[in-house]
Amino acid sequence: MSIFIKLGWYFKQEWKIYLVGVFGLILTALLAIIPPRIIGVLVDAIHNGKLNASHLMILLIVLTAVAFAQYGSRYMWRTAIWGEAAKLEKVLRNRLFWHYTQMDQAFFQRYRTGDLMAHATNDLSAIQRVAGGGILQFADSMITGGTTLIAMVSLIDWRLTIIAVIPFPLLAVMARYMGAKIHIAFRESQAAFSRLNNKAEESITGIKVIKGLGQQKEDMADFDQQVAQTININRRVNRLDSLFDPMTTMIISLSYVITIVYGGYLVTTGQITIGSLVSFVSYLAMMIWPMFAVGMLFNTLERGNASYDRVMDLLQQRSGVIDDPNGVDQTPRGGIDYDVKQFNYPGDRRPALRDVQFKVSAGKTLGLVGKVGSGKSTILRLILRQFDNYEGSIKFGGIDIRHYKMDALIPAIGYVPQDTFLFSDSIRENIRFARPQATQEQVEQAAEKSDLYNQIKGMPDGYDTAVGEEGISLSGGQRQRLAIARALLINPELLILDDALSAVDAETETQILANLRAERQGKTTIIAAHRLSSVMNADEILVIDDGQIVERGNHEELMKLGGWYQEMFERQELATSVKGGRKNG
Ligand SMILES: Nc1ncnc2c1ncn2[C@@H]1O[C@H](COP(=O)(O)OP(=O)(O)OP(=O)(O)O)[C@@H](O)[C@H]1O
Repeated sequence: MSIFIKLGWYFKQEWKIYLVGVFGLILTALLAIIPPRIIGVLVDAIHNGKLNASHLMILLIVLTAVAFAQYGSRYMWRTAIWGEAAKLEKVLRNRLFWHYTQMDQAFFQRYRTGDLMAHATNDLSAIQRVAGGGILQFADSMITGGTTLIAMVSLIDWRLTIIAVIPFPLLAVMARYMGAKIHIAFRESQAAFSRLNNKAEESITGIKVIKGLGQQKEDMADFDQQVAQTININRRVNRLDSLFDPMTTMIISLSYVITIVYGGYLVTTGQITIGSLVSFVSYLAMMIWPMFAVGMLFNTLERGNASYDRVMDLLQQRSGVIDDPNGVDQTPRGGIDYDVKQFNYPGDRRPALRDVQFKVSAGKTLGLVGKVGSGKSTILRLILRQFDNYEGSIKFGGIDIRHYKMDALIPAIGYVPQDTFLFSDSIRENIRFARPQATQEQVEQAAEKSDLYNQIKGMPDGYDTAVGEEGISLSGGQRQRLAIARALLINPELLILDDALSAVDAETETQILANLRAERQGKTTIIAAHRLSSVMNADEILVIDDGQIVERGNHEELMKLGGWYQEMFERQELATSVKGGRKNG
């Protein structure tokens, strides 16, 4: 029952519609009392030989009228209660989705996609069932069960009623005992579903790698094992259900036996009429559904409770990155002043960054280079406020980035990762994703500057060509260029390219960089790259190693220094036979 208290906020908010629903249920229950009594009266009239045509006519008209009235009252409660349940699911789904969008990277590292999806589907359905089926079962067991009992006592015989309901409390005892078990089993079953979702998501996303490395068999075996585990847990839930449900029929059958024996005695001794016994048996049949409802209610509530706890656990997770509601609302303008003394990834004792200090004035370009895993992306992630837990400060336009509102800061940054995400939509919509109101001309200009223009023209439907899961596949280089076009379209104050040109050839890279330089006069750019030709024209280049700056300067200075940069540059130049050095860059 605690789930009703937990969902109290919703019932309070929507009490008016629930009141209409419950009123409809009461009306339905009251109307349901009439037909069995009419049948009893009819039986008595036949038994006493007093039935005449006009009497029969009246009874039949009443029966028909009751049927119509029940139709109306049922419609009333159904629309009210089921409608409210669907609305609750929507409210919770929005809240959950909003919560996901507010969370930081650490959260998405802790919870895997499959798990988050299971919460947003299975768990929300279980909660929805509480607000719909649960309320209905509760009202049904109380209202229909209650009014039928009252009808049995007041219209037939109180002694017969008491004796007939003797087996009923057994159900309550059973329900209480089973409820606790079902709660635990269902929580486990939902957790198993989450794990299975994760596994499926991981296998589908990683299918190319799995196949490429010939690991299909191992992956299938692993999946099979997860499925078997989930089935086992669900079997346990079903076993508990199967133990419980037949109890209801058994208890009702017991009641029938008692009723026939004692009711027969009351009829033969003349204490009640035969018609009353017929009515009573009909009422007893009407108790079957409320009895089932009690059983199902415990089930629904326990499942809803387990799911509600899972969803609330998730909603209570706080992001490490707090968006200051009173933060600066204006778009940041100006350079970057980066001063991070230390940063550790959550739960990692080893610092990922140490003493990283640099300034990029407005309009300048900074290059970040270094070995794989040296910390280049980490430096950028902090500017994007994916993590806030560092010592030091990062200023954008002279103000600490933590003092801006997220809605002001993030749109000022155009971030292009190595591998971008394409939505299942047209090329046009993918390019203008961050600026949906952009005109075709603006989209084309952005495509031109990212050297994608001619390729799009050659595609079957031009800018309307669908890409992503339901469209054509773009090459790695095309995806990267599309991502650059996307970022250029918003013309951000700060453009970050995180190894975003790795899949394009050297010539295209040179072209795109030259376009960027011409385009981004007065705006700041940071380029992290493995290929040094991407950064050789930057105003300052930082060489990162193990989270620290080990060399810094412009291209000429670094070449003179004779360190990692110079060695790497010569090696890469040799490998790609890039000639002409800086003038091409
Ligand atoms: N989310 C994370 N949680 C914990 N450690 C991380 C996380 N991301 C990166 N790291 C660690 O931080 C270090 C720096 O990684 P980072 O991605 O910044 O390197 P990088 O220089 O950008 O590498 P690459 O050139 O391969 O992109 C690595 O040791 C990496 O293992």
